[in-house]
Amino acid sequence: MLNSGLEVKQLYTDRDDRVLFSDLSFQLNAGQLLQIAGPNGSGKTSLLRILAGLSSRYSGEVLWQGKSLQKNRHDYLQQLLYIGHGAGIKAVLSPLENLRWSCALRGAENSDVVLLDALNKVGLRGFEEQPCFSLSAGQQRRVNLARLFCIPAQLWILDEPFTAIDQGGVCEIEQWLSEFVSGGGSVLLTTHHKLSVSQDFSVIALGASNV
Ligand SMILES: Nc1ncnc2c1ncn2[C@@H]1O[C@H](COP(=O)(O)OP(=O)(O)OP(=O)(O)O)[C@@H](O)[C@H]1O
Repeated sequence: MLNSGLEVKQLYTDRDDRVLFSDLSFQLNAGQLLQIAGPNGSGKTSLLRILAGLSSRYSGEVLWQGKSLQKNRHDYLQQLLYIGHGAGIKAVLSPLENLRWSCALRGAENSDVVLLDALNKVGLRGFEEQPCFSLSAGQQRRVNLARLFCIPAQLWILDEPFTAIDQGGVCEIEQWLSEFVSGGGSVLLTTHHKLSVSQDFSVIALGASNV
């Protein structure tokens, strides 16, 4: 029997006595893209952090290829690439150093040629050796996104990947998502942007904001 990709069953979490979501169930298989939508404060980041193994504030089940995330954490994290909504980089390091560091953390062996190619793809040619604190917000975000091209994964979990990215860059990222999904990858992302990718995709809307 083919194991499913990511499976979420009856997930519940709250914050300060406010239920963010309950009885949330869905499945995301290879070659599928799922957008988590909802207003500010509705719990999108909270959900993504749970699914990225960064928060255990929940009840319910998260399964990867049929096995519980809690019992199969190492294997799951080896197949996951999570990019949170922050810059996600060390400001004192250069883009190249950041990628070396990210790859080392993940145990992904990449030559500088591969890393420079990744930085080239995200439009950072010429900025490879500059400290990240001297880059713009969008350029810093691009350093983080360059990890898409040098860390092997079957599942991308991306929190607001388009933040601070210019219009041309947004189209490029949408293209990367499409290519990854076409190649059998799975993508779960949040965005307030109207997503335009070449595949059909699903949307789950979390509840109304209390802000
Ligand atoms: N570290 C925290 N401590 C206390 N409450 C928190 C924390 N993080 C989130 N929350 C609460 O959880 C709610 C959901 O936050 P979350 O970041 O998941 O929302 P979101 O849907 O991602 O919002 P946005 O669209 O603004 O990014 C927030 O309204 C906040 O009240």
